[in-house]
Amino acid sequence: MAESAPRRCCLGWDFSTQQVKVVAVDAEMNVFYEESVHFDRDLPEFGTRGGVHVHKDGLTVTSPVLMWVQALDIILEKMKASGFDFSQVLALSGAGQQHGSIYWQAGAQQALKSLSPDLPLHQQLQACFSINDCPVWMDSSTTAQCRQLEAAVGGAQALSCLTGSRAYERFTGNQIAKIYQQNPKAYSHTERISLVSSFAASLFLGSYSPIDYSDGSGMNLLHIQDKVWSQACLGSCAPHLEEKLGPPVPSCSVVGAISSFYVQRYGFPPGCKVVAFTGDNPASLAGMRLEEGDIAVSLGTSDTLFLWLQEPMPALEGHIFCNPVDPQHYMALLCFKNGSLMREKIRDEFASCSWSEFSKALQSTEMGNGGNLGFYFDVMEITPEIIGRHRFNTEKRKVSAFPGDMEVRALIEGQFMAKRIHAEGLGYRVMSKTKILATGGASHNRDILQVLADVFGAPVYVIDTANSACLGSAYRAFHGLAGGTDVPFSEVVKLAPNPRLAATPSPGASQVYEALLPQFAKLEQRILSQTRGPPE
Ligand SMILES: O=C(CO)[C@@H](O)[C@H](O)CF
Repeated sequence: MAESAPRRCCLGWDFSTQQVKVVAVDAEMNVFYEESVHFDRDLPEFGTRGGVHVHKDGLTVTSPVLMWVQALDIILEKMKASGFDFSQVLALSGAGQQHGSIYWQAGAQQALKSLSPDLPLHQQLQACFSINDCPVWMDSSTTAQCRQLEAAVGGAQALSCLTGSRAYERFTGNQIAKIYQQNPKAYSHTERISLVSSFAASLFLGSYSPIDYSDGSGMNLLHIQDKVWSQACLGSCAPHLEEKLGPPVPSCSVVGAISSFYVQRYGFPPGCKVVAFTGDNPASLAGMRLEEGDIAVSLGTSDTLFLWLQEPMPALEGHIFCNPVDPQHYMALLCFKNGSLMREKIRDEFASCSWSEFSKALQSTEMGNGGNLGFYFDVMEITPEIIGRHRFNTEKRKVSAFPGDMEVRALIEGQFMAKRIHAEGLGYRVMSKTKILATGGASHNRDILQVLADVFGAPVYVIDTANSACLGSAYRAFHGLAGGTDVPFSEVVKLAPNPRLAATPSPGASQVYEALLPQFAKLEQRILSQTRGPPE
């Protein structure tokens, strides 16, 4: 890397499922450096696939914690070898895959506090973990623990009201409960439990970093209104859990200065601040610079909605987390499993396997599709739990097919009307200043985005989110540096590049969809009642 003028910056890290990634962002919010280490490719000795080990039971999924530690060693050495000027780093923050948990062995904090700059991290932390294969978000082996937790607090809806989600197998409290029940000796030898985010922050801090409110909301343990651990949830999962977790902190907190290990080994300035790390999805919300009233729609294999909520309405679907950039507000995630695979199927069946034919079909059919509504779920949908294709004509009678082009519009309108209805079910409201930020494969199709703008009655912008978690982490580092809660996040990142406007609502769109949305919601309930069978 050619010698260049000193460039004060912040670093944004992402300890994701498949890699560790870092970006450097300067004071003008420009990304001028990035590096990554891919677990499968660069650390083959750990034998992971997609960064994880799927166990023989097909339910248990773990990742080796020392692989994450060694990946940090490698990426820092790559940065050093490329001539990156660490002395210009004012602060750093980061993200981690949500829900994963790390179990620090008794005495590990002492090892963290006395790291020698002459040795790599992984050689010094070898004996610091009571569990070496850490459960990660793809694990689904804790159904029994989920039922125990819901029973302990009064049911699924009660748990959702308390923690923002009903019990999910991947959520950390249920994972900790399983470890306590199945490996009590390891649990008793554990002095600290971190999330992937707070584990990564601990490596930079040289001592245990606290869990932040936002990623802590993905544990089924944090009371999301009061921002404290729920004693009922802790008590149901494992004993002495509160002392092993430590107190949670606001996501914009400066948790300390960087460990001397990095000052002496890499040349970081001693005053480099560490801002609390958070989950990858909350970090992405920051990276997309979502603001009050905005909604981000990630149109991928599955479709994911990121919502900014002022008044959350916890439900049995979706996840509500404390907001990572505004401690008074919240965010929500809603996942729709039948995303691009469903769009590709309808393209192949009704648009001659061609996206341009697919677009022509949308252009040649009217908003509202003449009242013909469709639900397309070739795999069991998450939101809501329905499978199969269900079509209704203008009189709301079931039909087996629509004329070609109307199938295409019925799919896309149905996908977006479902998104709006379920987002509003969590408390989201379209506001006059609402921006829809679209990302993912389908966001390259302007005709699909036009339907999105029409259904929501709001403008659609497209953004590149390849680095959104890293970017959001660097932005959050600047925010922590600027004083955190005292300064609006949007003010700190106002120089960042703006998203591109891709579609605005067609004239008359609101009238069409304000009339259709309640009909669509009613039909969805009708399908649910038919497929769920009579209430028990
Ligand atoms: O489980 C998830 C969110 O609830 C995933 O998006 C993980 O955060 C991916 F790392």
